[in-house]
Amino acid sequence: MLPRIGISVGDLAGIGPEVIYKTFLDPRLLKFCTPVVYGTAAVLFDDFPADPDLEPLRFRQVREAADIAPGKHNAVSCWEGDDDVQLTPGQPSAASGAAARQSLLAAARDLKAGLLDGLVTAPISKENTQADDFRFPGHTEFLTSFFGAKESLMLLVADELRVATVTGHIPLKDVPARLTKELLLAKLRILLASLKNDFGIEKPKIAVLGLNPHAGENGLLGTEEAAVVSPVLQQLQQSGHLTYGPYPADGYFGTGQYQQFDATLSLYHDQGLIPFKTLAFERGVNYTAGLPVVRTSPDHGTAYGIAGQFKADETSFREALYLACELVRYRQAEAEIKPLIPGPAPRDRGRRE
Ligand SMILES: NC(=O)c1ccc[n+]([C@@H]2O[C@H](COP(=O)([O-])OP(=O)(O)OC[C@H]3O[C@@H](n4cnc5c(N)ncnc54)[C@H](O)[C@@H]3O)[C@@H](O)[C@H]2O)c1
Ligand SMILES: N[C@H](C(=O)O)[C@H](O)COP(=O)(O)O
Repeated sequence: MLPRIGISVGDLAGIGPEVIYKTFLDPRLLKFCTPVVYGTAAVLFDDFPADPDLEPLRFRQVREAADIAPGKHNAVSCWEGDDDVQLTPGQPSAASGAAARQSLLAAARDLKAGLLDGLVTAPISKENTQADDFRFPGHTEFLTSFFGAKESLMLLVADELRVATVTGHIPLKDVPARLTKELLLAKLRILLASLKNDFGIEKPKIAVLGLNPHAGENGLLGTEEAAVVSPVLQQLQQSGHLTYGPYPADGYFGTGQYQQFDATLSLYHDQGLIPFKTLAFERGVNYTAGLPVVRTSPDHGTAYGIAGQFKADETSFREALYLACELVRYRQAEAEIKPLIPGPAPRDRGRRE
């Protein structure tokens, strides 16, 4: 069966609807998945120009995900008072934020209920999505809470380039306090597991960046490297893991050092995401590792400044869809094979590092 991929449409003032529309104009996408867009197709897509060389894009509007048709473009209604919802390119409002929230919540519920196999989220504005019943700084934090995961990891992926971040959507001034050995270890464990289980890298090699200039210069310029990063890396190395660092962050990407590793773990959002987006903005994908479900997203935001001009590049959204399909298929294959493989001897189960 083709993976059923739920798609939340993001802020209606942003470029989410446009990149979704452009992606699915190509009918070959239906060979990879059954797309299920959360929102009203007529509201979302009717204003976009048709491609004269292609069949017009038509979505089957259904009330519930239980009614979607495999191998077709589906849209599930999720907006209360549908008639009031409209596209407002470049003009975010309470209504555009509420529509984004409802789309995300409906898709997440159906994913949890097993009516979908994976989720691709189009960009929200974090500020404009806040509500009394939605106080999350991003999709990552919402989905981590919604799926009951203790921790997750923001992992940006573009082919072999993989960059994750320990602390995510928090103010820069809070980073040092948040950076504990426990958190770093938890994030590294998620990264190790994801590289092995999601990306098929049996013995992943991971680099961790330093926090301070020149990775602290042996304590002269900061102490987090010696107090937090090195002990965790040593602990994992003693268990046989290929975890290295802390590397001075300034020259790490510029010199191509990242190419020697399967993934790089940065310590804070912009430390990892600036180099990642510099190297791979157009095709980058944001994957939430460590969840019981598959969720990906393009690596760009709402881009209000170009919304409604039909200028948005859909490559990153398309890559997010491909990666979601790939990860879903991989997990499905694993689940089918697992019962056929003899398990470890009972004494090995739950062995600690
Ligand atoms: N996945 C997400 O939900 C997500 C990701 C990043 C940012 N955001 C949110 O988006 C909002 C705007 O963020 P920002 O301005 O920092 O980043 P942005 O990615 O929206 O825009 C940065 C620049 O890139 C351009 N751009 C972005 N996507 C493009 C595309 N597909 N094609 C062509 N040009 C594109 C924009 O026009 C702008 O010049 C913020 O509220 C932020 O929180 C959401
Ligand atoms: N940090 C992400 C980025 O800059 O690409 C983005 O804000 C999206 O985060 P969520 O997936 O948590 O919404």
